[in-house]
Amino acid sequence: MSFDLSICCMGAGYVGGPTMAVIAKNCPNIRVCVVDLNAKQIDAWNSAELPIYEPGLKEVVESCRGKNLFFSTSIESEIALADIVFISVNTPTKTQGIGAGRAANIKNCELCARTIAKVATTNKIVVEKSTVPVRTADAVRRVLACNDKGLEFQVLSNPEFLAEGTAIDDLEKPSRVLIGGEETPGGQAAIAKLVSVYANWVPSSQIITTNLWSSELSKLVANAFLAQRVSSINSISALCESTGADVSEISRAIGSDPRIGPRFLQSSVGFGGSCFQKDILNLVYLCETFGLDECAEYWHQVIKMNDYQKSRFTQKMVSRMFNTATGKKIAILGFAFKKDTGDTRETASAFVCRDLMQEKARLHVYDPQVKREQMMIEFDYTLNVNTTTEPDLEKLITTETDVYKACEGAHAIAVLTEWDEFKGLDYERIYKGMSKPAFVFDGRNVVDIKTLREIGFEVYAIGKPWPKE
Ligand SMILES: NC(=O)C1=CN([C@@H]2O[C@H](COP(=O)(O)OP(=O)(O)OC[C@H]3O[C@@H](n4cnc5c(N)ncnc54)[C@H](O)[C@@H]3O)[C@@H](O)[C@H]2O)C=CC1
Ligand SMILES: O=C(O)[C@H]1O[C@H](OP(=O)(O)OP(=O)(O)OC[C@H]2O[C@@H](n3ccc(=O)[nH]c3=O)[C@H](O)[C@@H]2O)[C@H](O)[C@@H](O)[C@@H]1O
Repeated sequence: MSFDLSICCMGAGYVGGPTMAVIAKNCPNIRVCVVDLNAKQIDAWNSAELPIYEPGLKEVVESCRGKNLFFSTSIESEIALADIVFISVNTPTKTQGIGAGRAANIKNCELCARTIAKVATTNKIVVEKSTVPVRTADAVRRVLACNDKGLEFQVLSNPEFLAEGTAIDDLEKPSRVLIGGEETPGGQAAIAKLVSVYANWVPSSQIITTNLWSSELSKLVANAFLAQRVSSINSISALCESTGADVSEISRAIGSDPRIGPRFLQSSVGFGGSCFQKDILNLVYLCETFGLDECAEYWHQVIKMNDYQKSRFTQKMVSRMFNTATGKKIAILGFAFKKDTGDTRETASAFVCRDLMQEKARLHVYDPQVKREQMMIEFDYTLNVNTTTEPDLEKLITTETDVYKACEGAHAIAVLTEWDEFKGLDYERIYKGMSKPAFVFDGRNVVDIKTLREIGFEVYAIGKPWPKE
């Protein structure tokens, strides 16, 4: 079959895979190929068990895979074939050198640009899908311009706003699609080309076009504003616990003001995910680079509040359990950074587990989507716990596939991810099997406090009045 256009996406991760699947589904005349250096990842995309869990994703992939959607490790030939190349690779926080701990590392983006320059034989539009520091397009453009074949490349910025767990809905019905390009005839033509792809299913009123730098920076700012709302309500949760106010009531009261709005006011044990912290640190670094120290400090506070929220939760747990968790069995309900995803990157649950392990508690972790192997990777990467040499780790962490088994004989339950199934558990049965007093620490405001207290549990929930010690 012949296609009108060919798209290649470099990076088959949480963004590249779902984004390209939805493009393929809505544009049967476009050939879409997602490529990655990681052969295991590509094999999984070509199998019945996709590498990521995302509601609705499997159906979309299966409806177009092998027709106009392909996953491949033939990076160079697929780039050569494409009219549009998306760069959707990871851009983690730098761990070494200048800007370590703050700046985003764009080495993967630069590498993609070098590969494109090397293998391209025709002019191409190169689209930054990854989240990048403002002015990265300049670096990409300069690398591409070094090709010695007289080819022309247009660089566009097209940041992604999907949230995990709702990725397919977010991609099918985006609040907006943002496309930034150069303010030159070539730049405008490239923008028009990409607009025509999205126009297959996104109303034109929702496709925003702008210049490159505004587009790149808007992505960082969007995540910073979202995370700021969570940190703001979390700061109030601490006040609620001490004063008798109820954070859910506050969210409802302030969220009814249309100027504030109801979303993203759910108090929690702390935000996680691969991007909020990384992108705010990136913004902080940019502010510092331009000598805007007050602005940097303002945004940095969002992260500090999140760190405080995570450690505050564990401290309160230990303090309520008579100041000791040593040897106690604690059921950890939820390890993913939010419900409906198996992603554990920067999950608050890992931080709470680490702090409880330091207290020598025995953790029995249940999460419907997270395997033990994934948990260990998280401890290794995020928390620098060496999972192969840490002697206590095997002893202190048990992973359970049955939530009731996780709770059997436990002194306490900590709800750390808001999976819907935690609302409907048979808490009478769980209570009977637990050590007494049976504690529930709800870091997500999932459980029905009144019912659980009637059963006999001692319940403490984030942002709810905590009885005096
Ligand atoms: N995860 C999310 O929900 C969102 C992420 N983003 C941004 O999108 C970008 C990608 O994020 P994720 O998909 O979560 O990352 P990911 O880590 O899941 O996937 C990135 C993939 O890129 C591949 N890769 C790295 N260098 C490559 C190269 N030179 N050639 C081919 N493949 C290469 C890696 O092997 C990996 O499979 C990041 O900049 C992130 O900030 C933006 C919106 C949402
Ligand atoms: O750039 C990204 O990676 C993405 O980051 C977030 O998406 P995501 O991290 O997948 O999930 P969110 O729903 O934003 O939740 C992030 C964290 O905040 C927490 N959260 C969220 C909302 C809330 O009210 N309270 C709260 O604690 C969640 O539990 C989770 O740990 C943004 O919502 C996306 O728009 C963005 O594209």
